[in-house]
Amino acid sequence: MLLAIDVGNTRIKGAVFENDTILEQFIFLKKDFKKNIENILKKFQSVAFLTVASVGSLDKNDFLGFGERLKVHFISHEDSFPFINLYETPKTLGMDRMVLAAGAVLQFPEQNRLVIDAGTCITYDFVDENDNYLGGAISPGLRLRYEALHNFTARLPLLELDSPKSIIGNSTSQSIHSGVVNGAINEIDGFINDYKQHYSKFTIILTGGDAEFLAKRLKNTIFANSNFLLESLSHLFQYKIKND
Ligand SMILES: Nc1ncnc2c1ncn2[C@@H]1O[C@H](COP(=O)(O)OP(=O)(O)OP(=O)(O)O)[C@@H](O)[C@H]1O
Ligand SMILES: CC(C)(CO)[C@@H](O)C(=O)NCCC(=O)O
Ligand SMILES: [K+]
Repeated sequence: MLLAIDVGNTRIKGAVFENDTILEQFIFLKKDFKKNIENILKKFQSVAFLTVASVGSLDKNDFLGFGERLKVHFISHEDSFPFINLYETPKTLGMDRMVLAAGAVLQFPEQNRLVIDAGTCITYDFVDENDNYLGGAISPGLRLRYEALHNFTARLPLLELDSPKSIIGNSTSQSIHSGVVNGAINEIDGFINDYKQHYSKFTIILTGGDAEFLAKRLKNTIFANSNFLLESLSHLFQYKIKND
């Protein structure tokens, strides 16, 4: 069994895998990550491997302690990935984006793919049919948009994510919801339509904490898979074992 851990910007997510199947999932905060992982390992005694991808404040050293009872692999830029990285600054490319690109290649071979991760940030990553990773875009995620509007103004309240009633916000809160939600929806649909100008066919994968909320509101029909990053960790782990 494999325990895959995704250290995000806000939260840590984990899943226990038996081959490609998720047996159980977890979400926890950084402050008690060690205790949480200990508990998972207690419950799933057959976990023999731990794989970690981090864009957050935890690094390799934070996971060394688990090396006594598990084989720990902390994914780094030095690993081999199943794509050709054409990013001009490959060393600064976020590990979550690299894992998503790897998952797209391994799960959707021989096609153009656009991965959209709607988490703390919304990231766009494009890997073409020849497995060239080209790059994409980074923009603020939904929660970040609400917080930015509140934190950088004197009068805007901090609101919880909610569906706007209309494109035309008729109150402060409706204006904020329309700006954040309709703004993000138009952004995502806009990006997809721009990519369509350059590539006639591509597979779109939408993931992240806001994937389901966004998927049903987009004009483009796309399938949301909130677990795509965790599943990609499992696929990348198997790729590594095959290629080692
Ligand atoms: N309990 C929660 N805490 C934070 N965000 C949440 C929560 N529940 C839902 N969300 C939504 O998920 C989004 C954050 O996505 P996600 O959980 O994937 O981010 P993350 O943990 O920081 O990971 P990453 O850094 O990989 O994006 C927020 O915009 C928010 O709307
Ligand atoms: C963009 C985020 C914050 C999204 O989690 C992460 O992928 C990251 O820190 N990236 C580094 C910059 C880059 O990907 O070019
Ligand atoms: K993200």
